[in-house]
Amino acid sequence: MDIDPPLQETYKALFKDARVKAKDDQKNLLNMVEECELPLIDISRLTFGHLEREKCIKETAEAATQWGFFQVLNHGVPREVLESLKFEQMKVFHEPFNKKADEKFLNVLANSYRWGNPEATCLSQFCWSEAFHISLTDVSKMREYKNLRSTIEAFAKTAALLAQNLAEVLAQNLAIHSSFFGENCSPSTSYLRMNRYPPCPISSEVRGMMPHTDSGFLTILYQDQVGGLQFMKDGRWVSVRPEPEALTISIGDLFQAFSNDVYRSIEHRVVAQEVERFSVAYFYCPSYDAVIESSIKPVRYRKFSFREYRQQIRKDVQATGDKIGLSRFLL
Ligand SMILES: O=C(O)CCC(=O)C(=O)O
Ligand SMILES: [Fe+2]
Repeated sequence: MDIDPPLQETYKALFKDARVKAKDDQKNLLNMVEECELPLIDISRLTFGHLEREKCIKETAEAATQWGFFQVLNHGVPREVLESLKFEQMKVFHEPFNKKADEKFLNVLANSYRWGNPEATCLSQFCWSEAFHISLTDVSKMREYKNLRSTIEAFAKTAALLAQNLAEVLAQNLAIHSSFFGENCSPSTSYLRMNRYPPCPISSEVRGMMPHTDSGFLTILYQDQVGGLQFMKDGRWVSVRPEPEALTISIGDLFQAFSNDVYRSIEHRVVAQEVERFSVAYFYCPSYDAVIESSIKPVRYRKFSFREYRQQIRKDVQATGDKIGLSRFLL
């Protein structure tokens, strides 16, 4: 039985238009972008003496300001946990499509399994990928896939520590209240997305994931060595070269608002590949009631709760196929 979702069959109409367009427009070659070396930061230096810690904080803050994306080494998430996450993730994604699409699969929320993009009105909104979106409050409900469950729990525990550590360091650097994170983000308020990008026969024409920004405070991404992640730097798409021992960190929308635009939530996308690719994204988020408000004046965004932010995104996506995001809250 086939493991891949029926992407090409279901979205036939979108592909037909795109074929014609792609032939005319060589710029459509999504893979032809520069590769760049992201800042690579050894964060074990945060535990060293004062001077080394200060240097490390400065590098992290500079990366968050100038790039919005960076990679960290010695991040505290054990290598065995990451290897086991990849293994268990592969096992569930390699189940037959019909099984994955069953509402009761994994016993988490009904719309946890997603593939393609039901809201896509054109090919640029299409995603050649499948994903499980899991709220970390739900993980304890997983009954059947016990190894996946315990691996996600182990990963989430260390990822939460890493995220809080980075968030506090970034806040301290701006002299803003870093106790916010401990008070508003608990291990169960964050989310996990396991992504699989099936091998794509028309990879130069299709995206694995459409351009977007992440909504939380920050994202910790564990990706395999295939590559395909790209982000915007100075108005151009650049590719991230995966580093075997590193985790990729990106600033999310909430941190951009919280830092009053000092740290940037950068648009990124994934280019489909001829070979299968896997990634896991951990979205560090507060509770729905948490209010996001910057203490840096003059504030650029009106204050809003995380619930309000999520609801606005859902409304915009349903209406237009796209997330509008932070600009909705500009003053
Ligand atoms: O797969 C990747 O490299 C990126 C995934 C991503 O951007 C996301 O899940 O939000
Ligand atoms: Fe993302």
